[in-house]
Amino acid sequence: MKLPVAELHIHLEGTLEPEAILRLAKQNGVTLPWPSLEQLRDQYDFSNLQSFLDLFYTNLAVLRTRADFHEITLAYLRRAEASGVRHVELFFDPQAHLERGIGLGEVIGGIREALREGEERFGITHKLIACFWRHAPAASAMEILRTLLAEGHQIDGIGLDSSELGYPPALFRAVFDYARDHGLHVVAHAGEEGPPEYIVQALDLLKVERIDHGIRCLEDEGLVRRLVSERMPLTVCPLSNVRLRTVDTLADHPLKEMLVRGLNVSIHSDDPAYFGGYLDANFEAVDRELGLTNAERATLARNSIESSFLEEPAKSRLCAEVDFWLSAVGRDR
Ligand code: HPA
Ligand SMILES: [Zn+2]
Repeated sequence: MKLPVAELHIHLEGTLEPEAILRLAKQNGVTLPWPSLEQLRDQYDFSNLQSFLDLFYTNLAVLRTRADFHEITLAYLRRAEASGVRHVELFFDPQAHLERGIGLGEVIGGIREALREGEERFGITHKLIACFWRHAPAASAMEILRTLLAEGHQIDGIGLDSSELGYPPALFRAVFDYARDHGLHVVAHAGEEGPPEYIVQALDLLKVERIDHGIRCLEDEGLVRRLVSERMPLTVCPLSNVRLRTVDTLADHPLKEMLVRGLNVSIHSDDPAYFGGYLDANFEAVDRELGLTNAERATLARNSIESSFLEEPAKSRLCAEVDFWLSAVGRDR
């Protein structure tokens, strides 16, 4: 029996594997600066978030049609099933596709169709979250959000991603007000590269339900106490943090410290095709470098499910499966 988990921090465009990038480039007549697999793979050495984003935004140009979005979503779900994912809240970047002339209908239509198919084939339930670019003007996010709602595109929530430093959450207050007023869930990346103050802004001004990353909260004692007392979910992505050099090595990763402090942390994969693995690889890497007891694994899994937007009774049922898993494997190893 696999430990059931909810994947809450995964960018669809970050599941594009190098082989798929080159195949889609050929299929769609898109010319990339790196024509061979070897040259492409040479690009995967990142010095910070921006150096990754530059590659990520270049590569996603190979996605052109509804069928492409369908194909990569289904490929992700197939891979996710193998790592024990039972519920996914999938991020996508509408601006990355709109600016290349790909319509919201193509993007969301292809993704949604695959999510429905994935639920039938793999039993993975889902939510879909449109993430807005913080490096783009808030007016762009607002215009797209209005269009998404006016045209009835099916999204369950909004998020905030891309370059963090210099783009505080406060810039997006009106966008998040609008989203909440229209019944959407709200999450935001904060405290990945940005200071604890950005986490505070995401909480106070954007009124988010989860913080994506959030690891820099540890620099502010008062903030840690607040996050603990509010049981605010932090979706932590260990392999991503190492590859983007927000932590030096996995052995230095604060995940265990965060657990011990009582923070509501869970493990996620962010951009698995870029950072060295999916959810199972993140769990394995953390276990190898930091050591995880089965009880800690179960806590991380339970946190992911409780922090999800899954409705009852599905949520409680999945949590009960975690308890069952723990009773089957024993608490220690
Ligand atoms: O890790 C990330 N951080 C910020 N923006 C992103 N967009 C895709 N992945 C990321
Ligand atoms: Zn992310």
